[in-house]
This record gives sequence, structure tokens and C-alpha cells, in this order.
Amino acid sequence: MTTEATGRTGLPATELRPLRRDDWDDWYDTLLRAFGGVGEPAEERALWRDLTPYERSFGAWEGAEPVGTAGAFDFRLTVPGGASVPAAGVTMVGVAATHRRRGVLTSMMRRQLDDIRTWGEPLAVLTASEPAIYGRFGYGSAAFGLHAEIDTSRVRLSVPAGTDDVRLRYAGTGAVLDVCEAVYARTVPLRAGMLARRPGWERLGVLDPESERGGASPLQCVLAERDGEVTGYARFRVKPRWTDAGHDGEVLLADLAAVDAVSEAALWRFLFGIDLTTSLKVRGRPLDDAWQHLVSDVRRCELRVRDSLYVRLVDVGAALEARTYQAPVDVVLDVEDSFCPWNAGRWRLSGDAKGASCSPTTDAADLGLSVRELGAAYLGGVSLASLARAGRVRELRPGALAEASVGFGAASGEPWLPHGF
Ligand SMILES: CC(=O)SCCNC(=O)CCNC(=O)[C@H](O)C(C)(C)COP(=O)(O)OP(=O)(O)OC[C@H]1O[C@@H](n2cnc3c(N)ncnc32)[C@H](O)[C@@H]1OP(=O)(O)O
Repeated sequence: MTTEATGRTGLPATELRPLRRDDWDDWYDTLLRAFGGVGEPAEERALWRDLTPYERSFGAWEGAEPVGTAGAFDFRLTVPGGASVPAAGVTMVGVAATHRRRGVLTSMMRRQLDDIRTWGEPLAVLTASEPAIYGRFGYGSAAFGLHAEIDTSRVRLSVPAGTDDVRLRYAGTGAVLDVCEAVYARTVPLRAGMLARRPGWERLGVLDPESERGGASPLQCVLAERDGEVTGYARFRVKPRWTDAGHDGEVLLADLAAVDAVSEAALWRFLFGIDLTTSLKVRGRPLDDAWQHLVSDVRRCELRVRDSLYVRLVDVGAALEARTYQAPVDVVLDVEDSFCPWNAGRWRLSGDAKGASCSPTTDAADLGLSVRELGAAYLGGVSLASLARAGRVRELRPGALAEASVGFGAASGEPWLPHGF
């Protein structure tokens, strides 16, 4: 990586340079300080040190001082149709408060997107500390997480036939890590937005520092088994509470995965029914999570939606070819992309459920939109029609919007990112 200067006239220049292993502590402390300066528990810091993509990370330095940080994991992301596509997972972005709003982030995003293009990765993805930051760099809000606080003292769960065939048993979270990871791996191709985890990432799900428990139990794990095979797992904590009226404990779900409907229903029934608890809190679940169709009273589940995964098409042609389309599409997209101008212009996209081609064209445009809208619609969770209603997609040929909007939808359900990075 060559160096480059950023900064305003009269202020010392900052220089972008790759992260060296020796610099990690200073670099990471600069990142933590940008987030408020609270240190992480030792096991969490050690995990991020191990997972840091050194050769894909850099810092902005002012002399010997790091003032900016950024990295990009080399993920594979499931896209509609089930393909596993290389995607740069943008991470660990921070700028020292002393150096904010003078273009350090912009210079890092410039360098990073150029790098990702050079690496041949058609997509960049991230989760944002604040939704307002990344739209200007072409990231669209593409997947969402469902939060719920379920009053399990009043809400009943009805389970499908066959649920009673599922056996549940407690297991040590560490002892069955590999088994749970194998279940997770089976679910990855089934839903757009999921990340194939490389070895090491499984540790993220079982980090359990006492300081982060907020009075709840250590992480507990229950396995679901059918015919002697592990078909699902739930990791959760229990936070007991007693009042004058009696017990009022909470179940706090950390993670749940299952390979079939009855295993999943069995795990939800278990979580709803733990004695001495009256509520179940879930965070960051898929918008179409199955339990919502099993409950007696969805109003007492206090649903909330939150933005989760942001997607940026780094190579529009390759990205649109990498996914499939649930109904045939043949449209010319006129794409605006001021930050990555190689994407700007007209692209003909022709595709169906089997595959797609996408290449530059001089034909008349059918739809006009920026790369940010393409990112939002890419995983099938945000419809082009809804973006058009907001004035963010322009229909230039009658009928093209409906055709493209249906085609871009995700037949496999709502896209979902199971964990942050
Ligand atoms: C993927 C992740 O890791 S997300 C984590 C992001 N990091 C954090 O939130 C940590 C705390 N915040 C920070 O470290 C910094 O404030 C950053 C990284 C958000 C921004 O860095 P800066 O160097 O100040 O950004 P920069 O000066 O390049 O700003 C570029 C533009 O974005 C805007 N912008 C930057 N941060 C924000 C924000 N938080 N909200 C709204 N707009 C913002 C700027 O106003 C500027 O707009 P302009 O081009 O119209 O003038």
C-alpha cells in the first residue's frame, strides 16, 4: 500500500499505512477510544486480536500516533439463490475525536473500496454504529434484525406435529462448540445475508465474560436431537428475579439455530416454558422468525425492528450476476455511483431463478437508481417498489419497476445477519 496524505491546510497531514502486528495494541486502543474508551474483557480483546485481518487493515497515522483505523474481513456471504459470494466485511472503523470531520474516514473508505475492487470481491458489507455514516459511500441498508420482549406468562406457543419427537438436552457450551458450528454451517446456504464462518469465528458465539452478563447466568446451551443427530441448539442466559408477588425471571436468548421446523419449534417451546421466568428477550433475529407464527398473542411480544447489515456493490456487474432472481428480469439499470465511478452508467441485467448476466449497455434505461439503492435491494429484503415510493428509484419504462421488484425478492425469506463483526 502506498501512503497518502489527508487533512486540511494548516493541520499536520495524516498518512494511511498498513497495520503491522507490532502496532496492533496502539491501533486497537485508538479504535476503542473512538467508541468511548471502555476496555474490553481480556478474552474478547484476545479474540479480536486473533481475528484481525492484518493484511487487509490499515491505520491513519499522524507521525507516530494512530488517529484512524479500518479493516476488512474476507467473508463469504450467502446471496439470493444460495451462492456463497466473496464479500469484504468492513470492520473496526474509528477516527480519533481530535481528528474527526476532516476527511480521515473518507480517505480510509476511498482506499478500502479501491483495495476491495483490486481483490476482486464484488461486495462490501458492514454493520454501522450509526445509520447516517455509510450511505454517502454507497452502502444501502439491506437486512434487519427483529427484537422482541415476549410475555411468556401470557403468550402460548403452539408447535407443529412432530415436535414431540425432538429430544432436548443440556450440554456444556464449550464442549459442543463444534457440533453447534456444524448445525450453523447447514443453515448458512438457506438464507441470504448469512456468513460462512471460518475457523476461529465460532468463539464469538460463546464469549461469556462475567462483566457482560448483567446479573444473568453464564451462557447455557441446549441441544435438539432427532434420531440421534443434533439438529439444533439454543444458547441463552437466565436472569432470576423475585418480587413480593413471586418469581419474575427473564430468559435472554443469545443464539438459536436449527435445520428443520420441528427442532426449531422444540427449542422455542423450551425457551418459552422455563420455570420461574415470565419473559423471553430476543435480539437480532430474522424478521420472519418462525416463532411469530406459533404464538397465541403477537401483540404481547413487543416487536421492534433495527437495521443490521449494509451492503455495497463494489462491482455492479459481478454482484448482480452472483445472485439469482426469483422471477425473470430483463431490465436496463442506469446506476449512479459518484464514489466508485467504475460502476456508473447503464447495465443490462437479465436473469431468472437459474442465473443471470449483467453487462454495460448503451440501450435506453428502464430504471434509474444509485448504487446505494441497489445495495439495499440486493439481498431481497428491501423492495425496489418501496424505494420507488420514497422517490429513490425512478421507473423509466412502464412495467419495469414491478418486473425488477418481484425478481429481486428473496424466495428463501428475509435476509439475516446472525451476528455482528
Ligand atoms: C463498520 C464500523 O466499524 S462502524 C463504526 C464507525 N465508528 C464509530 O462510530 C466510532 C466513533 N466515530 C468515529 O470514529 C468517527 O466520527 C467516524 C468514523 C464515524 C467518522 O470519521 P470522520 O473522519 O470524522 O469522517 P469524515 O470527516 O471523513 O466525514 C465524511 C462525511 O461524513 C459525515 N459524517 C461522519 N461521521 C458522521 C456521523 N457519525 N453522522 C453523520 N454524518 C457523519 C461528515 O459530516 C462528512 O460529511 P460531508 O462530506 O458532508 O462533510
